[in-house]
Amino acid sequence: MTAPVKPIDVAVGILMKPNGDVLLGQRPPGKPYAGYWEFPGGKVDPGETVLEALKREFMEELGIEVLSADEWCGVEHVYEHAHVRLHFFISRDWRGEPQSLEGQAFAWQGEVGVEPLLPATIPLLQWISRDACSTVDA
Ligand SMILES: Nc1nc2c([nH]c(=O)n2[C@@H]2O[C@H](COP(=O)(O)OP(=O)(O)OP(=O)(O)O)[C@@H](O)[C@H]2O)c(=O)[nH]1
Repeated sequence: MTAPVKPIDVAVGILMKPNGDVLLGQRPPGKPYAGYWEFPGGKVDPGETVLEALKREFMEELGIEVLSADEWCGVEHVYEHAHVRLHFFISRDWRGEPQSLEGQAFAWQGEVGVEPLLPATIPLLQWISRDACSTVDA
């Protein structure tokens, strides 16, 4: 009998400008799904809260200080390389301009799409435009 695999917690941030544009980053070479677009973030380290992980990842990857963020949707996804539990936050309140500190490309995204997106991230763009954590009509 195999024990169920515990999902890996991942903190993911959606920086949102007043006009609704959101920041996407491209996964660098050497990582699973290199070249795919995602919202910035990363795995929660032991002893860290999800919000602490979010702030650390934004500082490490983009040099941005997240001043406040609201926990939003949660998504679980089983990849061939990992079972992840994504904790999405929306932040409209940060200090600094994004810099490519880990060599990754990034883009502010409105209606025009960058591709490909990570599979678990695809529904999020639609959820953002509907401001709801689901695409199922009530
Ligand atoms: N950051 C981020 N990760 C996502 C998104 N969607 C999604 O499925 N993931 C998955 O969540 C996991 C995040 O891990 P990561 O490799 O980016 O984390 P990390 O920066 O801590 O990596 P490291 O192991 O190199 O330190 C990956 O399995 C990735 O495929 C997303 O929109 N943003």
